[in-house]
Amino acid sequence: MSQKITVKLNDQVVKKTGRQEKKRAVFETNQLNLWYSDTHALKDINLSIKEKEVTAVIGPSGCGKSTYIKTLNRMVELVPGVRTTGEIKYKNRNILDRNFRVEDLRTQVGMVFQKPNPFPKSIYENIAYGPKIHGIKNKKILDEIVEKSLRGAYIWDEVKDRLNENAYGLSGGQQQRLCIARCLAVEPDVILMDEPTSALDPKSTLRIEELVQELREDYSIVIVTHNMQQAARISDKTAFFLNGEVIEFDETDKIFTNPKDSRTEDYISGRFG
Ligand SMILES: Nc1ncnc2c1ncn2[C@@H]1O[C@H](COP(=O)(O)OP(=O)(O)OP(=O)(O)O)[C@@H](O)[C@H]1O
Repeated sequence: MSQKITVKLNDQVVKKTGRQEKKRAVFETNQLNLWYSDTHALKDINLSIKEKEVTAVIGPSGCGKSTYIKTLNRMVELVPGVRTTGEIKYKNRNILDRNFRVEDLRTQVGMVFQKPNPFPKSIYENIAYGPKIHGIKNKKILDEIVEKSLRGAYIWDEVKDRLNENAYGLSGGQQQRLCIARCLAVEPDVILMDEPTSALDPKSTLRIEELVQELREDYSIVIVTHNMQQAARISDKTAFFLNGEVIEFDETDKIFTNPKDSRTEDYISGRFG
């Protein structure tokens, strides 16, 4: 059955190392359920997100992908009427516990959105903003953070001579890498990406995919994507969601070459979704 499924991998961006060492979980999701008022959007989710891996979340529209990653930094709480049961352990503490300070969580867990959303400020200020909020005032230290973060997001060479220009003057792909740099500036542990390339052209998409490959050396990344080839190219693990449930979660290679569930096979081979 699985021989029919061929997802072409792009050798240029695949840097999967096949490392087999045992990794710790950054997030352990246990029996998570979530309701938006009467809509049961997440059903008995159990997922273990490992450190320094890229975990892709795939599935058809409305299956709960965004909702799931927005629970990982508790952004979903901003929606009135949201209710959850179960737990999400981040480093052995349940982040859904009211005593868990959401500010601490969001320092550790950064997020990049579908549409690049730089602040209407200079390129420099976009990056320095977070560290300043965290109390760093020394100009030399801020300069160093700005350079390191922009280098980390592979945009330094393109912007180093225009740091004081407004970030809105950058292209969409550059803005998205700037937003990733802004995330790196506060030294997170995990980066959540909600369809980060869906608003970008193919060249900018490739740059972001290459960047994700580099970032996985130092960060744990969870990425929602509608792009099956992207999930196959850049992720170590893939979770397939359907109607609020995780149907299958496994090594990406297994999901795309030998899925266990026929619904996964139907989805990745384009029969629905
Ligand atoms: N703010 C909200 N209020 C009420 N219901 C919501 C809200 N956001 C999402 N939902 C519902 O929760 C379910 C899951 O939505 P979610 O946005 O997580 O899906 P998704 O898989 O990310 O979809 P897409 O691929 O279209 O972005 C859907 O039924 C959706 O209508």
